Amino acid sequence: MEIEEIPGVGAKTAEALSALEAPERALRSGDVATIASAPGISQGRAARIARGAIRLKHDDPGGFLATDRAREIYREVLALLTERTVTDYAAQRLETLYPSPRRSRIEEVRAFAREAIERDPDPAVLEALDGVEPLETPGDIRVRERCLATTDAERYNEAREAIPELSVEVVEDAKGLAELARGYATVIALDESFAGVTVEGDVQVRPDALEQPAEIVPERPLAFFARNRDRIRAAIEVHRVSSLEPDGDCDLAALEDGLARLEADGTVAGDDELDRLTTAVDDLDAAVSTAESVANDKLRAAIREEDVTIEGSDLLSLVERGAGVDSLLSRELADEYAGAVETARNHLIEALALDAGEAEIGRRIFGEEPTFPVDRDDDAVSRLREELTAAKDRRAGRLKRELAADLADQREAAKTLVRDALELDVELAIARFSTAYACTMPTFVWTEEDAAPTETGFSIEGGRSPVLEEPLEQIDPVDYDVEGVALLSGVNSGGKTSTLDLVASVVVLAHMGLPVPAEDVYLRRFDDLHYHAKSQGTLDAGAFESTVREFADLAQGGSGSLVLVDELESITEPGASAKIIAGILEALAENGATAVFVSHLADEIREMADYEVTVDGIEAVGLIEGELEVNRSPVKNHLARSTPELIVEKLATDAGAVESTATNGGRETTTESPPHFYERLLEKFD
Ligand SMILES: Nc1ncnc2c1ncn2[C@@H]1O[C@H](COP(=O)(O)OP(=O)(O)OP(=O)(O)O)[C@@H](O)[C@H]1O
Repeated sequence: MEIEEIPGVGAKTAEALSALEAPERALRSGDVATIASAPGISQGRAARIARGAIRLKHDDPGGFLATDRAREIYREVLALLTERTVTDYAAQRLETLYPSPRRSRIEEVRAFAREAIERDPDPAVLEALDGVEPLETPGDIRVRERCLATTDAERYNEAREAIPELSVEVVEDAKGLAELARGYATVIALDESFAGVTVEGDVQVRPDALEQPAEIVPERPLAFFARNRDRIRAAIEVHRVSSLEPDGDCDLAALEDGLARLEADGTVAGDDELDRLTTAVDDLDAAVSTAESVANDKLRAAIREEDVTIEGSDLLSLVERGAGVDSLLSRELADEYAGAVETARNHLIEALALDAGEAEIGRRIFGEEPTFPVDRDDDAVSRLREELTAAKDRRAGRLKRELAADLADQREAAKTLVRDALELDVELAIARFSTAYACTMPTFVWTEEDAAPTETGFSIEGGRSPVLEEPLEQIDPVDYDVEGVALLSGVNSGGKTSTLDLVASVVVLAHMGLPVPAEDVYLRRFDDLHYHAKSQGTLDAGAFESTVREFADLAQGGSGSLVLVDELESITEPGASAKIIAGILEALAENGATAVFVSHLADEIREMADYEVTVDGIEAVGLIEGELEVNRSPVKNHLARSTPELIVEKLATDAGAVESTATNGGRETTTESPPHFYERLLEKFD
């Protein structure tokens, strides 16, 4: 697929899309989240691009939703699906489902939807899905304590490209390498020629380094897992609590274990030795100061307790030599000093939990030479710090390499795991919609795309309009089928508009490849849906002209159109309306389109039309306490009585009952009695 061939994608967007890791895959699978991660592409635009890619794949001319009301119905049913998703990803992915006139596209989604409606939306799965999000690529990482070194300019460029996380240095010789080793904890020499060279510091000769980036920069795979740790964990949980099977080579337990060893910042967690070394480095200064004061307190206390006796000649000689109190300490209080120093050393070793080798260096911080107060040796502190830091870096490096090796192989598996979990959310939304509206998969009566029009329009049994506000159990199921062109008559508020909405929703969902809110549905494949909502009031001359023009185009249109029109008569005076509607119906019938026109002028239109127009009717079966009781399913070939007619009929019946009582009472009337008046009105309806 050439990206630029996608409808609506220009050179600039194509360039943005090619920055993605796998643009073709994302476009083919309608992965809106990935498409939206391309620079400068919003989510809404990403959904449009994905739909464009699908259209290209199926050679779909687009434009199925030919009118505003048709588009509104699509948005409404789509919202019923998207509101049942847990993740944003699934909501965006559902946006790529649109009604298509192409059989291949409809069947592609139908295959997916058939499996989707079998899914069980267990609350535990929905809860686990809450934490799943598309994986992210971590931002640029820089590792500062390690560098690559080479003598070769070409390798230098290769290295910069292959391992951008490390700085790459050009060196002349082993001396240059040694210099680098002083500035970096680890130097990785890329040239074979350095093999066998002995340089002080951590210098590794790795001519294969560029092929093994995960070993050289374990931070790279670790950053990916650290960034996505919680999402992957949530996806693992989704697999655990749902019927989703992880990919064959994905070891959930190993992946989970690896993630448990990883901190959110990409460092390794749960290693006591690393923790010890990290704490020791961090606490070194504080521990030395405490040890120092512990020793001084002890020494001070010891001195205070002591009676120092010194012979006069000794004192004289000390004073003459200019010796200070330190000499006195070493002479007279050697044991106390040694005790204090020992306390300081032990405190330090214990506080920092130093091992034997480190303790050896640690002891030198407090020397044998008596001083008061006891003083640290700063050089020894630095040496201990270097030792601890080097040990910490070595350990962290090793652990990172080990963990990276464990996790690096699971990267693809983790991606699949997350993708499958997100797709499950899409499927569950469809399953939940299907259950909420008691849906069924519709049956398409396919014809070859260019073959003669089929007789079948649509046939709905037990349909419940999903765009009605009422809760499902309060909606009366509607049966309705139409072949060719029909007029739909009926009482006020009988449900004519709702029937058109039902037909439109069913047809839109069916052409999206999705289940429909009915017990059983047969339909042909339509090329487009023209749904015209009732216009508000009479149109002025200009608006009337443009509406008639719109219908002129439609009347010339193909046999594949489904035309739904609600009370077109309100656009102008009743007499003129009937004539215009009759003309439109004739043209549509000739073209073989499928159409339903809701009208209160069915009788008049029928009279005007040159052919036998089918008139279906939504009937009131009676008036109960002033309320119409309606049979919501249109009766085929039956002009429904209007509401005024029903009311007059009721008045006539009621009055008839009153009159007979009155006559029995023996009273005489001179004026025309109500029953006669109502009957007179009633006769006008015949
Ligand atoms: N199948 C149904 N089940 C239950 N209630 C329904 C059904 N269809 C319609 N209704 C109710 O009847 C009301 C009127 O429906 P609708 O607007 O479709 O009637 P209408 O025949 O188009 O009316 P009008 O003649 O005024 O244009 C709806 O708002 C809804 O409350």
